[in-house]
Amino acid sequence: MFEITRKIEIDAGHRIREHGSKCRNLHGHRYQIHVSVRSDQLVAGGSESGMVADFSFLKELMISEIDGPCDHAFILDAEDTLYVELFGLREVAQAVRRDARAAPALSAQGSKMYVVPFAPTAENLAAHWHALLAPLVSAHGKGGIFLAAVRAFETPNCEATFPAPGRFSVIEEAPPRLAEPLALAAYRDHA
Ligand SMILES: Nc1nc2c(c(=O)[nH]1)N=C([C@H](O)[C@H](O)COP(=O)(O)OP(=O)(O)OP(=O)(O)O)CN2
Repeated sequence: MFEITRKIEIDAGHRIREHGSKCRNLHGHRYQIHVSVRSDQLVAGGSESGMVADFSFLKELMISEIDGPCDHAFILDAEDTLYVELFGLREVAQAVRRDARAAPALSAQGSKMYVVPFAPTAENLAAHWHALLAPLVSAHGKGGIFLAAVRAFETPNCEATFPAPGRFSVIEEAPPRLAEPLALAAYRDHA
């Protein structure tokens, strides 16, 4: 089994509305996001020969799905009614809650926002980015590669990983060349 990892960094604001302490305040982080992709064999022939996948493919994916919508944005919990109202995003937040789907938006003040249907903790963001990227990684590798993990560092000291390493072993036990939806089902079934 091979694994490759690409890292990007973004700056974003958030708050954890129900946090018992300082994270209730509006604040920002320079997030580091590490995306790891695995395959049991390397590409033979073509521009990705000898690779799990081209690092530049991972970079483009992370730029389009993570950096584009989230860099220099405020990541807003759609349930955070105080700030949903302040930013003039009631309708966007309603749609995000209804569809359980994150949405980029502009606040009434003209600021870049990313409205999410969850508390924007490192754990939830890692799982969210995993869900966005997993099918795109699989499609690129035609089922021969899969997204092993997303690690989200909020600070140099604070990191969340999804799925946690214990779940990797479940995926590793799956038959080789498993298509992503089945790989995802494999660790869901072992939850
Ligand atoms: N399990 C989680 N705990 C916390 C989260 C989280 O996403 N998941 N988030 C926060 C805060 O938003 C923040 O990221 C952590 O701040 P802090 O603990 O202050 O981290 P620092 O590295 O800045 O620590 P210092 O000791 O201040 O250097 C809180 N908890």
